[in-house]
Amino acid sequence: MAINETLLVTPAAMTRIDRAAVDSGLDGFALMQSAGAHVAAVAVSQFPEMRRAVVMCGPGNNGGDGHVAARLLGQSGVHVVRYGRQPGPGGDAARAFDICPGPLHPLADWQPQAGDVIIDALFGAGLDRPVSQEIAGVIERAEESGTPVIAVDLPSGLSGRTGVPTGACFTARHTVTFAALKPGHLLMPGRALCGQTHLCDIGMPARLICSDDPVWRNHPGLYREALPAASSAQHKYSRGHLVVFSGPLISGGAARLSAMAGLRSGAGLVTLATPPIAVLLQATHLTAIMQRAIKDDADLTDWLNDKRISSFVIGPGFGDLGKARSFIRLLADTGCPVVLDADAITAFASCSEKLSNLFNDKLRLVLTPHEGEFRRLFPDLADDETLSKIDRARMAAKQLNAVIVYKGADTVIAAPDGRCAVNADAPPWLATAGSGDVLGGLIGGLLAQGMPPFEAACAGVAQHGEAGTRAGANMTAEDLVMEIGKPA
Ligand SMILES: NC(=O)C1=CN([C@@H]2O[C@H](COP(=O)(O)OP(=O)(O)OC[C@H]3O[C@@H](n4cnc5c(N)ncnc54)[C@H](OP(=O)(O)O)[C@@H]3O)[C@@H](O)[C@H]2O)[C@@H](O)CC1
Ligand SMILES: Nc1ncnc2c1ncn2[C@@H]1O[C@H](COP(=O)(O)OP(=O)(O)O)[C@@H](O)[C@H]1O
Ligand SMILES: [K+]
Repeated sequence: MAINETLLVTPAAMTRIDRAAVDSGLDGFALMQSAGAHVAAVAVSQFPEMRRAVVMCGPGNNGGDGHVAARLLGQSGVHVVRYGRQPGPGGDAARAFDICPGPLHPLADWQPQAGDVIIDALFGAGLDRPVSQEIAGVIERAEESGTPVIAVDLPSGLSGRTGVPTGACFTARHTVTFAALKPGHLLMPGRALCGQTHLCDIGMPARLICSDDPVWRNHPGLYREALPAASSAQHKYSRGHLVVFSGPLISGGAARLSAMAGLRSGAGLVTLATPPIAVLLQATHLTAIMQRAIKDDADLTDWLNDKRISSFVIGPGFGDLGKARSFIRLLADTGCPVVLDADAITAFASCSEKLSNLFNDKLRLVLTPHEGEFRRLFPDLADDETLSKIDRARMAAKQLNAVIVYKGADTVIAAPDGRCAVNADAPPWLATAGSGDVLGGLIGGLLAQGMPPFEAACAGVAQHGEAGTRAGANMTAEDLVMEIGKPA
């Protein structure tokens, strides 16, 4: 009996798990009873002031969970009214319906009353199309009346695969789900529509909660063993040398943030590669960060003969897209890991194939696009509404032979071999100018210390979120940098 807190299971995979459980002799009805009991428990604990539990039941097993919850709530003295459609005969849902006393009213009859709490058991994993007009009307009435909603498994209307509603969708205060989260619980806007998600153990055996194409919630197990270890045998060069490219006078702050983040990540030294015109200005702001004046391809080619450079970050505040492209070509020849952010991503807008040709030797390229930058590089993937953010990141990673860090409140990290993690623990105040520059530098610093790209990206995204949490609301990107590397 277990829950899996880190594996994300698509609705289709959950259906297979469900079937495997029953095939292996487990009692499906017992699982449903347990699911319904968890829903009832969340209802009474979260809404002690509830006057009426309005249980809305659909035709499938999600509805079955609702009938179980309705029966248990009734037995515990809560006033229960049930709406919805009777399940077809023979299955577990029909059994749950049969033993739940009281009438089942047509859904459209529900009129909101003060003290109502809706238990939304209309559709869960089985949702495969937009909800009907009738249900859309009920959802609208719930929203207008401000009636709180507890969703069973998923808010009805939300795709558990993509995290995007198929049409009208409940906005839940709480969502009670079972055995493992689905991508839709973490991907936006799904995470917001779920409210607080409760992952409950309904007795599914741990050995069955698995996937042959796993997507993970970002967690230390994905990168812990690859984290750089401090050793007294080290000197600064053996801790890694990160190079960050600075833009011109007006936009040098972005690269400074990246450089500082790289240094705080533990890299032994960080050098800002600065256009000559900006060297003096940068020098007035830098202390531990070193500088090297780099004017053009010739300067850079000359410097790249220094084999004591471990990784590069280019893009934050860089400005000149043509120069970015030619510098990146030179960086590709070094064999070192490279992080492309901001302008370095935009530099390959609509010509991403040029990039894929540069880094096809081994996995050493990391891209950190936000939504807009992703769209610039992969307009076809961004416009394909059948794809989830996970699908998009994975396909982009494959196309470029790169780790893609597709940023946002639901940052997706994908590798070309299919490894994939969703980070959902970062605080919303990371949405501040310069915070992405910090992330790029942090990942670059971890790469400089020898972490492999996927692990560096997962660790960087996690540490970025943790630093943001420590920095607190209204932090600036400067505050964020100063929290990197501090104990949790
Ligand atoms: N996984 C587990 O371990 C456990 C899972 N459990 C529970 O089972 C749930 C999954 O059950 P499920 O497979 O029966 O699917 P469910 O969501 O009830 O919907 C299917 C029905 O809806 C219909 N339908 C679909 N979309 C529609 C629409 N837009 N508008 C109208 N109709 C629509 C579709 O009908 P059809 O396409 O045939 O017309 C079908 O009849 C899961 O979410 C969890 O709560 C627990 O009991 C404990 C163990
Ligand atoms: N609502 C949010 N919740 C959590 N993290 C967020 C949210 N919005 C943005 N972020 C994170 O903040 C960073 C912003 O990066 P980016 O958009 O590149 O900003 P900038 O270019 O100003 O540095 C990314 O790491 C992104 O994942
Ligand atoms: K539901």
